[in-house]
Amino acid sequence: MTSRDAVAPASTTVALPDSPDLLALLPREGALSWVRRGEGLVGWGEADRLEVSGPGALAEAAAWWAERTAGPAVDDVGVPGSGPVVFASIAFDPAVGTSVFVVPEVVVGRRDGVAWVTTTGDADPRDVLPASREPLLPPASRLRYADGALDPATWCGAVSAAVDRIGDGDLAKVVLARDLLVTADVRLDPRRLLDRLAARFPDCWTFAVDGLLGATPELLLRRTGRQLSARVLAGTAPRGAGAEDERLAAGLLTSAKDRAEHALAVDSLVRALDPYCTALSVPEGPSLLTLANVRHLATDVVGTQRRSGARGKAGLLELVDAVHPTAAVCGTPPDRAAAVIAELEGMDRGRYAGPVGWLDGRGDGEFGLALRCAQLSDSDPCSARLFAGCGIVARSDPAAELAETQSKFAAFQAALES
Ligand SMILES: C=C(O[C@@H]1C=C(C(=O)O)C=C[C@H]1O)C(=O)O
Repeated sequence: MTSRDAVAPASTTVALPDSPDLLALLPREGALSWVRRGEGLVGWGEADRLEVSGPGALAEAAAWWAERTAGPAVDDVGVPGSGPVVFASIAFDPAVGTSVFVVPEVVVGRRDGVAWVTTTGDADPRDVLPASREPLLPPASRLRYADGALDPATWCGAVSAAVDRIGDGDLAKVVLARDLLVTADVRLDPRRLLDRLAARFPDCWTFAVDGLLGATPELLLRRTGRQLSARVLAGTAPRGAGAEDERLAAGLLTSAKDRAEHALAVDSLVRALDPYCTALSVPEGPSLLTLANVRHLATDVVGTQRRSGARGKAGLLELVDAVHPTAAVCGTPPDRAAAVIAELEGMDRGRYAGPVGWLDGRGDGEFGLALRCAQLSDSDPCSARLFAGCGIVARSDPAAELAETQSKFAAFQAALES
């Protein structure tokens, strides 16, 4: 569905005197979010929407957004994320799956303590903040889980098959994911889930776009002017209690298997981003990112986009198209890994493991990877589909990978189990 023939509604941005709690502003229906440590953007209402798929999906979306933002906008704030904004959730494979772009009627943003409201359409930004929060729906008291596409034993068989392919020299790494279906005894309230995710995962970006909700630790690409940055993750260990936790952390940092798996993910990003950059800085080795449920090897990459040539003109969606999918969510080499995923995973990833985030009218924006997330069901308000995956390399053990998916599912499960 597109609305490309409609006239682009103008947007108006005004500063807010106080910094609101962004997530507390969200209505129950149509919540849009990209929030970390209380800062970021939330939105609601739909002033415009684009759904695209096909080989040129992201180019089409970029052209649509350029057209939508070509007119004048009133923006008293002038920082990344003020002015017109589109929230986006891009399919894992944008050529096949549907990517969703939503321009909210209302966006509330907060950055470095400065807060603002943007409206697109007729509403006055001074009148749109709710006076109080509509009460949250009650939490679930019962949750029923069911296997998704593959039961655990069959999924372990798929991991073994992938390890065999890697042993045969077909590929070096492939990320295999699984899904888990959950049904609660009550309607799921996205606001309750987002509150819980944000509270438990302060280092992650708590996102919601078109019913895909999660808290991702992985930043695919941020663009602020010509500055580009990314946080690449690959290599995961469980958390433990006391001294065991320290031991697991040290084990992850020194694990040859995890470091090799991590290096493939960093290489894939750097290789794709380098042609667009005059400078690209990659730390010597990974550091540890510690979350409530797991620990990851992490590398923060920063670059400066070229000023000239076709690549200097590339906007954030073109850059996202160039870098996605990295080996953090697909594998090495990417085409062979994608074929193995299609053959062995047995499910449609939809927008899981795809880029999710926002883009403004200047071309600034942030895209994470939609991980540690669930797709709320369109047909049953009590149900959702959770996703988790892991990088498989030559020395991967199926049982350990299954346990890793369980640790990753636990992020969303804890939010459901409030
Ligand atoms: C695929 C996922 O996570 C990715 C895979 C990781 C790994 O295999 O170690 C770590 C972080 C992510 O890049 C997921 O959470 O679903």
